[in-house]
Amino acid sequence: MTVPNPARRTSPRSDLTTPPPDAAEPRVDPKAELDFSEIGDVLGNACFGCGPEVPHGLRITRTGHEGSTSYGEFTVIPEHQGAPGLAHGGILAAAMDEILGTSAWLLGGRYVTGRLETDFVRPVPVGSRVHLTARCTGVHGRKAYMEGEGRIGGPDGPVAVRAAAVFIEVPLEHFTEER
Ligand SMILES: CCCCCCCC/C=C\CCCCCCCC(=O)SCCNC(=O)CCNC(=O)[C@H](O)C(C)(C)COP(=O)(O)OP(=O)(O)OC[C@H]1O[C@@H](n2cnc3c(N)ncnc32)[C@H](O)[C@@H]1OP(=O)(O)O
Repeated sequence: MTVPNPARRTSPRSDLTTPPPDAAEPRVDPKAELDFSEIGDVLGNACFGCGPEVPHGLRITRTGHEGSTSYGEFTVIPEHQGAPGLAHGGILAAAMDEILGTSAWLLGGRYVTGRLETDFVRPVPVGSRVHLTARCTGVHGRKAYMEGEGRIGGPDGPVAVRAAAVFIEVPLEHFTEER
C-alpha cells in the first residue's frame, strides 16, 4: 500500500480557492438549517450524491452539522471502482462536491460549485466507509470558500482525499429556467 509522503504539502488550495484577506467569516443562517431537509425533499431524491435510492449513487448520509461544518458518510461499492478494487478519483471528487455543497447551503443562499480542487492522498478500497467533513473558510460577495476532507473507516481515520472549492451563490432561476 502506498503511504503519503509526509513532506508533501497537505492543502489542495490554490489562490483561487483561498479566501481574500477581506473575506467575511461564514455565518450560518438558522432558517437554512430548519429548511434544509425540506428543500431536499421538494427537489426530489435523484441526486447522485445523496439520493438514497439512486442506483450506484453515492447515497451519502448527512450525519450532522455544527456551524458551517457538516458531516457525511458513504460506502464505496464495486460500481464506484476505477482501478480494480479501488475507488475512482471522480467518485471521491463527487463525494467532496456533495459535502462541500452541503456546508455552502447551510449559509442560507443557493450555491453551485464554481471550482473544485482535489488532492488524492491515499487509495480507497472498495467496501470502505468514507467519512466526509466540510467547512466554509470565508465569504466574499457571491463566493463561498470551502474546504474539507474524506477519511477512511471513521471520523479519525486516515485522510484519503482533501478538497478546496469556491461555490457561487445563484438565483433560483439558475435551477428553474428552461434551457
Ligand atoms: C446545486 C444543487 C442544489 C440542490 C439543493 C438541495 C438542497 C440542499 C442540499 C444539499 C446541498 C447541495 C449539495 C450539492 C453539491 C453539488 C453541487 C454541484 O455540483 S453544482 C453543479 C456544478 N456547477 C455548475 O453547474 C455551475 C456552472 N457554472 C455556472 O452556472 C456559472 O459559471 C456560475 C454561476 C458559477 C458563475 O457565473 P455567473 O455569470 O453567475 O457569475 P460570474 O460573474 O462569472 O462569477 C461570480 C464570481 O464568482 C467567481 N467565479 C466564477 N467562477 C469561478 C471559478 N470557476 N473559480 C473561481 N471563481 C469563480 C467570479 O470570478 C466572480 O467573482 P467576483 O465577484 O468578480 O469577485
